[in-house]
Amino acid sequence: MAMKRGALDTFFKPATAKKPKYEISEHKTGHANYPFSIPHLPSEFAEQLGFAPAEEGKLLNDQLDLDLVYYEPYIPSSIAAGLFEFLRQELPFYRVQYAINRGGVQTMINTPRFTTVFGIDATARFGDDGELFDIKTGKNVGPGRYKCKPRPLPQCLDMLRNFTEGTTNETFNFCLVNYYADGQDSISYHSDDERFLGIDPAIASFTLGARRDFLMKHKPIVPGKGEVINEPKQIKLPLGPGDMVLMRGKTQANWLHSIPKRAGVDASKGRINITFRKAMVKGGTDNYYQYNVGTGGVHRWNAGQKKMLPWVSEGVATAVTKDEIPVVAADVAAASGQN
Ligand SMILES: O=C(O)CCC(=O)C(=O)O
Ligand SMILES: [Fe+2]
Repeated sequence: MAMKRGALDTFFKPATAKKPKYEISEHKTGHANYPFSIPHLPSEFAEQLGFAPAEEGKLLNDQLDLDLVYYEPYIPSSIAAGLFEFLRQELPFYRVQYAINRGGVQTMINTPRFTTVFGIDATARFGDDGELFDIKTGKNVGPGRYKCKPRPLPQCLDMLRNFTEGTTNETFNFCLVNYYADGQDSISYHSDDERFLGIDPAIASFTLGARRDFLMKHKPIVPGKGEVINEPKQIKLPLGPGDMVLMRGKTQANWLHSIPKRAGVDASKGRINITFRKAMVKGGTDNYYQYNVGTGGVHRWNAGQKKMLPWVSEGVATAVTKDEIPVVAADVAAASGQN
């Protein structure tokens, strides 16, 4: 049987990089503390976000201390794949390392995923030119207030923050982004119950890209004398592209959550997680930048090689030959941790 010529052409066509699923905006957000400027949200995505949430949120509050709203999905499916590609391509990412003291022994922890962060705690705000002002005095915040270099949310994430605030009736001043390159990237069981978030914080958590299981379990319960406790059950939410989980009320104080590693290393199946949070005090800002930007180099998605690569600014790149690209410290450190 004869095959149509068109079909054969398609069959033998060499694999070329797929056309991106978005139209890049000519407008960008710049800031002195960004390694490179970040394009505004493509107008098509902004329009479609007007239809969010795509599905009504379901209440998950039938277990002890649990208070979740699960949007499956929140982001319209028409733009979920494009928004994933856009953010992976346009945001700066980091592979943070930090030292911990484990029983008197200094150990290096390699964060097992890419991270990035934008925002400032409630004691300060960014001015129109990116400078920082104290909320109370209205005065320019001098150097030395923060150990880190805070930077505002780029317009593209600020748009999503605005829609999320409207839906949830909460306000947020921080945006943390995780990129799980494959099944080996993870986040171990923890709760986001830092004091700098205040009591019973609300956290909105988005998934884009690959589906990954989000596990939750109650913190250990110490029963009182003669008390019988109905052990809360573990929860598994198979978070897919566009989904959003709002964690609120007593959830952080009493439950742990994680994205476990999973078998099958598929480098083409990256996942982005975006969380919006509200840090009340200065310590929150230093903490978030320390653990999500750190002191190492920037990484950026390379569409040709389909992976995150160490990024060097163009000014520096001319002086650095290909063979001299700095070694990522993560490759050198002996110990590897979960966080
Ligand atoms: O990737 C996720 O869904 C969870 C991320 C998370 O728990 C965190 O960043 O604190
Ligand atoms: Fe978390």
